[in-house]
Amino acid sequence: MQPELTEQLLKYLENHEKIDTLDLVPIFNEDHQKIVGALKSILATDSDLINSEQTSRKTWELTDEGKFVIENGSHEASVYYAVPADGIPQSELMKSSSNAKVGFSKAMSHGWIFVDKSVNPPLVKRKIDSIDDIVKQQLIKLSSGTKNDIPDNVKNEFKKRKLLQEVVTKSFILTKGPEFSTSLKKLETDLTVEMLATGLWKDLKFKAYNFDALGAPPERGQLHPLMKVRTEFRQIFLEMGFSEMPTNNYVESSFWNFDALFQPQQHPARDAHDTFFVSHPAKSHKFPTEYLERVKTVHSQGGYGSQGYGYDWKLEEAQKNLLRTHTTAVSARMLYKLANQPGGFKPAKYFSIDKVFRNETLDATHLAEFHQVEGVVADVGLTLGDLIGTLYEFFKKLGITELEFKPAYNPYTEPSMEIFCFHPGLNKWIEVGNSGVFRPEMLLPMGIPEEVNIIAWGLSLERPTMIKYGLNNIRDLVGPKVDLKMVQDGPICRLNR
Ligand SMILES: N[C@@H](Cc1ccccc1)C(=O)O
Repeated sequence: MQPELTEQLLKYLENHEKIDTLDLVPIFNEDHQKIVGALKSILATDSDLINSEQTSRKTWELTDEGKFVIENGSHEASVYYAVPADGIPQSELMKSSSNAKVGFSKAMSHGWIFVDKSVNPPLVKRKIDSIDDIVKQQLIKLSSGTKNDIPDNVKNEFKKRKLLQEVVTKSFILTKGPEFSTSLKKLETDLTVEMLATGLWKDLKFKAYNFDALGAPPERGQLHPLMKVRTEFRQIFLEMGFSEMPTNNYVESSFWNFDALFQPQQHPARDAHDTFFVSHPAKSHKFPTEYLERVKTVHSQGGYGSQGYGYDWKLEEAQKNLLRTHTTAVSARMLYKLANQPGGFKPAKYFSIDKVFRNETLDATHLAEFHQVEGVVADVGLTLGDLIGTLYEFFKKLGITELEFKPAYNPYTEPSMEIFCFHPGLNKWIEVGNSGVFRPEMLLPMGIPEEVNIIAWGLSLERPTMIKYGLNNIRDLVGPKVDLKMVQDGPICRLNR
């Protein structure tokens, strides 16, 4: 947009109360489109400079034929001039132009020409010595855009002759805005640290947000790497005969997340430093009462051959709602169901892959929400050997054949093992998961038969995804800094099998 035009417009408005952009056309000698463009650019910079209201007006515009008349004279004038002093046969005259027929009848009715039938063949002759091409003159007046005195019946006649057309032109009525000024200051679009630090922001004018602006439409959807790796994991579990657990509740009670897993109420993981507690609703109220009583007993007094923790177990603590910290909460619900289903316990293999939440300090490898992959096998007489064997089978399907196990501690498993694997690409041993055999203190209160053992393991979904996609900062994978290009260009994940 030419800056002069915006300036011109503001200067003009300074000395006028009210103007219609259409009236500026002859004054500025500019196209109406350009004037409206200048107005829009002023308003985009500072909408308080000018008040504008859209209106519409009917105006007359020359058709192509009307423009032709301005250039070449009216059809009747052309016919008149095509008649030589000693006349011309009508058939000859008709060949003078494609508009000769209209021109002829108009010139006849004006009394400019006549047909002399006294000669043979009859000749068309001029009746008067000179003519005024009024049609052409009136069209010139109409084309200039200035006010004119051409009466409506003439304009309508021209409309009928297709020399003029009526068009509705949208224009804007302008008045001075609340902060009118003839200079156009650029508005700030970004609030910077300096503006805040120096207090400069108080004196600056900021550009209003355009909440109606549309974002660039995405050409197509893309699967995020995490979703691709999840699909692969799911496939592996399904191949191994596992069925998926329902993981659709991010909000869980402390009871299922901790107490059911024989995690004592004083355990540091149950602290707000580690766990996100939910305020609304802060508590859960529905629990299987008898089972809850057995959990309370095993924590406070022991049982099933265990001496328990020997503390005062409190219902209020178990009622507290939280964002589940591990998918083992889902496994606990599932195993309780398995023990209490009609017909009683049956061997089962379950898996889940979903989000969990921890109040972590965020860094290159930790996020406050991430995904866990969890496998659970329940059957009569399972041993640590079965756990190790199952893990070898599972990890082999991921292309990992070398595993090492390190004794670990979980409140709900005994024994517990951290899982390490040798990563040939990284050429080192890395920790990939945690596992164990669920404790009797967890399973027996649920009603799982005594001869049944349950083995389980868990890993994060993010870790293998980062390794597969060569990312070493988890924030390149999830969060506001993710480069969409990485998502769009990321290959389909194939866990080497
Ligand atoms: N819940 C454990 C993983 C795990 C699952 C099952 C058995 C043992 C460990 C974790 O969050 O790390």
